[in-house]
Amino acid sequence: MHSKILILDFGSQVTQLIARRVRDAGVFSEVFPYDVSDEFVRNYGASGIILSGGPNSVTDGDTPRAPQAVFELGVPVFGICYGMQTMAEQLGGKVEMGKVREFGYAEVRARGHSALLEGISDFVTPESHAMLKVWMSHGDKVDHMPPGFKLMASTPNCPIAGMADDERRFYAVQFHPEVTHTLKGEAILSRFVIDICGCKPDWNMPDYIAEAVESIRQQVGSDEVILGLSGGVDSSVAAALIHHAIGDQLTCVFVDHGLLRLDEGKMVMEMFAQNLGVKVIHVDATAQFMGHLAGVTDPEAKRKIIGREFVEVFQVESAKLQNAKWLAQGTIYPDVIESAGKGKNAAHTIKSHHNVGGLPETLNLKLLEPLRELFKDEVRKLGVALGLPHAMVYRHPFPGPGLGVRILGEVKKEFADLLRRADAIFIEELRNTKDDNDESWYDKTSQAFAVFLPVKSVGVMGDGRTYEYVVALRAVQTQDFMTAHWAHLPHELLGRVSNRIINEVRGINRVVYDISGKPPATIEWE
Ligand SMILES: Nc1ncnc2c1ncn2[C@@H]1O[C@H](COP(=O)(O)OP(=O)(O)OP(=O)(O)O)[C@@H](O)[C@H]1O
Ligand SMILES: O=c1[nH]c(=O)c2[nH+]cn([C@@H]3O[C@H](COP(=O)(O)O)[C@@H](O)[C@H]3O)c2[nH]1
Ligand SMILES: NC(=O)CC[C@H](N)C(=O)O
Ligand SMILES: [Mg+2]
Repeated sequence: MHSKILILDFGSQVTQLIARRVRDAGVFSEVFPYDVSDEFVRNYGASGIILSGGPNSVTDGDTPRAPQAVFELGVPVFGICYGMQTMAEQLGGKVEMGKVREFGYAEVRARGHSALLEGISDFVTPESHAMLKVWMSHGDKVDHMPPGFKLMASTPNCPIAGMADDERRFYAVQFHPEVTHTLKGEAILSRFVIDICGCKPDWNMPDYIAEAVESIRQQVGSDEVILGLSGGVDSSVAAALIHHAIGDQLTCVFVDHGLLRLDEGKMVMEMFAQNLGVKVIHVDATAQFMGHLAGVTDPEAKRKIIGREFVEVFQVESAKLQNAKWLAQGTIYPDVIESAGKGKNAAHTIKSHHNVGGLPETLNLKLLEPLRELFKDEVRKLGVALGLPHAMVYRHPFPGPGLGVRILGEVKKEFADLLRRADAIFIEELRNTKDDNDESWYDKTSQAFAVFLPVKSVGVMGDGRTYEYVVALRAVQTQDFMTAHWAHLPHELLGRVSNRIINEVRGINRVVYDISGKPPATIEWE
């Protein structure tokens, strides 16, 4: 058993980052909603508990509180922002509604000595005060500490910016150690989980593989498993892991809907069937998908059709197997957190359209989701540890509906063929730019692709008039795909891509670059 940290979520935008930082310290941690039961808290087996920030005010009557068991269990507790405020309130202190809101950078004086902040500082003032550079985002503040606590940190605006009860091992700060703007944030969280909670830093990939393999074998027994393989990161890593565990009991279904990237089918079959010896059924469903999409222009209608046809293919293929009892999916931890309720957002809703999650009961398969606990970058590390090539594991994500949402309006084979070639040129040129650190613009962007615009414009090529289609290039940088910046690609690079597309892809005579952020735009155009 790993030691683990329980994070209770009060609805902060950055709760996931707490789990990230704790795992960076080598300790397993999971996020649960703040309103889990006392019994859950007692039985979870946490070595320590962290209470996150949140949008509410504890000064309002009916606002979230931590289960009382949190403070009765005898394990260390760390309250962050709202977590500090509710801790103060629940243990007999007092919180008041702030007159000034404090957002962004602040310098905090570390006062007295507490096991949490001892020896951690960014600079020391001429008066020998140890100072921390932190990020704040709050309106309320703790006015009176509960009995047993001493002052651990303060700012001019917020005299009680940190409090500690070393005896009970309760700590709380008003600032956010989980964001990178708090320079010593990682050191503070690591101090809490390793030194104060006494966790061993034992969360690492080789151990994880051994455990995951064992648990997949136990779950599945001698049943067969089918998995929708897209060639994307998550399903590829899930396939490699499950294959590692149960070999030939796994059958992957790779659906070619005619809306894949150039040579994708070939690449997936070579990688999985030939190199890794995984059973992969390659279903060429181009005619089926294209047939149903003909004449349809509405983006939502297109997504629904594609989702429905995916299920249709899975249904047909699973019925052909002898003993298929499980459907494996590459669900990862952010998917789980997002669908847990509060964090609902557009990205999630959009994703759920094509996801195999909405399978009909008649399919009668149980779900196998071995990546449920992992963040994307952990999934990537796992992929590398399982022997998948770096280039596959570090690919940009590709949406299930594929080029279907990158061809605006009606999807036609002719458009998909043009777009595939333009997209391949863009990606090739991005990969060809290596800087001094051997990083290309492909590595420096989170997602990049071409979009087909079904409008024609006039051009002149070789002294002749052209009247052809437009391609838009999109490249974004993002951590979580919920918000994104457009990438400031060098002009020469954009120029090269534009020239090549117009010269090499007959049918395209104009290339534009998308400079919209998300929000207000989304990453995909449909
Ligand atoms: N062409 C396809 N054939 C079979 N299954 C697919 C296909 N496209 C998508 N899927 C299924 O839908 C799931 C969700 O797709 P999603 O794009 O979110 O993940 P991914 O493709 O595994 O990884 P990535 O985020 O890197 O693209 C996949 O894990 C896969 O099971
Ligand atoms: O598997 C998927 N099925 C979908 O239906 C889907 N729609 C969008 N995306 C991907 O989600 C991220 C955010 O996209 P948007 O900004 O366009 O909502 C981006 O990474 C998109 O590529 C999808 N992925
Ligand atoms: N970021 C937070 O947790 C904010 C807590 C509380 N809503 C406040 O404004 O003080
Ligand atoms: Mg994908």
